[in-house]
Amino acid sequence: MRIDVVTIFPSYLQPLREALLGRAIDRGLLEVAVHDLRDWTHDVHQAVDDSPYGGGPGMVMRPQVWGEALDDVLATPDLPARLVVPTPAGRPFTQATAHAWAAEERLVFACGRYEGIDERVLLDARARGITVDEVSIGDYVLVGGEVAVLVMVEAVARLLPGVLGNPRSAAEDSFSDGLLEGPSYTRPEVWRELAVPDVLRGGNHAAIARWRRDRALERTRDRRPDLLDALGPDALDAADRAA
Ligand SMILES: Nc1cc(-c2ccc3ccn(Cc4ccccc4)c3c2)n[nH]1
Repeated sequence: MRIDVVTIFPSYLQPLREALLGRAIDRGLLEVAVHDLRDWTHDVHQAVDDSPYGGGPGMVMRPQVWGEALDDVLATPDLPARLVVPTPAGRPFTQATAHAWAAEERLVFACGRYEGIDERVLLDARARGITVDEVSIGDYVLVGGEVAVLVMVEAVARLLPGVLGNPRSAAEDSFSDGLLEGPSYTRPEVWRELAVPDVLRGGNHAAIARWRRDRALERTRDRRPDLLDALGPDALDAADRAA
């Protein structure tokens, strides 16, 4: 997968080159190119923003600069790209989104700042046949799109073959069965007088699976009842309902 990121703060994306994702890049499982939006300005001040029509607080990012940048970055007809624009006003980015995007050959992320990007940039891209996804990573307000891109790239990249050491992790992680993950434990058996649940130390794999499912259901009911409502009627069996 090829990922391009356009931003006025390229160094914000440096964490993508660390640790697991950095190793995936070194191994060629992922290609990440970060572009400085100011490279497409032509004035001495390298202006990327201007006052909003209609008044109001803050500034809006200028369409000319973004238009030229995306013309260049998206100019790969042989590699169809999806343009992703983080915004508080976007559709929710979910694990399902991450799975869908993991199948893409190329993702281009446009990181806005200030109050966002002039709407005509997105209209123009769509008019030219580019798929444009405006996405939110949660109901809270950030200062720019870069942190959202870090979140989304990590969520997508970990699903790519070979990136995670243990592929079962991605297959079995939270949300893969629609439930939250239950509690995890490791050595020592007792820590500060707190013991690991007996069932996990026995060898009964059926009992362990049941216990883990029960804890996941319990946690989901307590913290995210909306996820339970979203599960289909057949998602929970009798044992689940008894849990
Ligand atoms: N889930 C999520 C995404 C964002 C986000 C993404 C990109 C940008 C670009 C500028 N801002 C600041 C902004 C504040 C308020 C209204 C509009 C824009 C951004 C915020 N916040 N929260």
